[in-house]
Amino acid sequence: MSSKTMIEAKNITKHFERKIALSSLSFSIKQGELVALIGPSGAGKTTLLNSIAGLVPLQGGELLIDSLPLADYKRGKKFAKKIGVIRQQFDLIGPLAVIHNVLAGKLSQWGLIKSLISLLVPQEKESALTALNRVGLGDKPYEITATLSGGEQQRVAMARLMVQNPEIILADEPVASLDPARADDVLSILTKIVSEENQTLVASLHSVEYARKYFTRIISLKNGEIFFDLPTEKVSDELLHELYKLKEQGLI
Ligand SMILES: Nc1ncnc2c1ncn2[C@@H]1O[C@H](COP(=O)(O)OP(=O)(O)OP(=O)(O)O)[C@@H](O)[C@H]1O
Repeated sequence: MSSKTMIEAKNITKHFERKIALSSLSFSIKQGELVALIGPSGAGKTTLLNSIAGLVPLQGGELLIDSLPLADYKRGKKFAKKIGVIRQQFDLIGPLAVIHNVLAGKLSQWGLIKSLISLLVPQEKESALTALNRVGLGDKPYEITATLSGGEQQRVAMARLMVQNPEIILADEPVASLDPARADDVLSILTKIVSEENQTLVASLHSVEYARKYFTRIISLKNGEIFFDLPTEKVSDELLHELYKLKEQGLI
């Protein structure tokens, strides 16, 4: 693993009106790390991922992406090469053929004209076909995306991410809507590709089991604070029990 720091959070704080979603969090993540974000519902996982993606403004602290303040990145080409996002809802366009959704990974690099031409005659098809092969969908480039199963659609989203080829991948509950076999499959492909490309992955997960199986480090959040931040092998059942204990959340 390289020693390059890809994400550095220094005392980041986010409030929604009076509700504290992130309370002075600090951590740093190096290139090549596979980080699972876990914690009870409402702990701040999505808010943290959205903050790193530059989608929600912070009230305090600083976020450095590859040593540059997040605010220094303009939306567009340079940012798309740095950070890619994959979501539970896939964000795919259902009526389009699979190949067009995969090539959407290029949109921020292509100008408007090339993007429009590509809808008629797919441009740089090879990169899309290679990506589809890698996720096991090499035989489906021209199928209509909406007709694919949930697991297959999540693979299309992964192929799109491969075509975009960002250095950092943020995944918000990437397998929440899939059955266990499909979820296992998708996480295994995602973490394999990320490792092969020496990318950095931060994924929020509800399943501790998947966090332990596929990730090298686990950061747990509780009430907007870091509850523990440990290499996966150091995460004990006792800590997990404490993390998800309902009493401390005031729920029972
Ligand atoms: N747009 C918003 N407006 C107001 N409050 C919000 C908003 N987004 C999040 N919050 C609050 O911030 C806190 C953190 O929410 P967040 O969605 O980040 O948690 P989470 O850990 O991702 O939860 P889950 O596992 O249920 O998705 C919660 O109390 C939530 O109600």
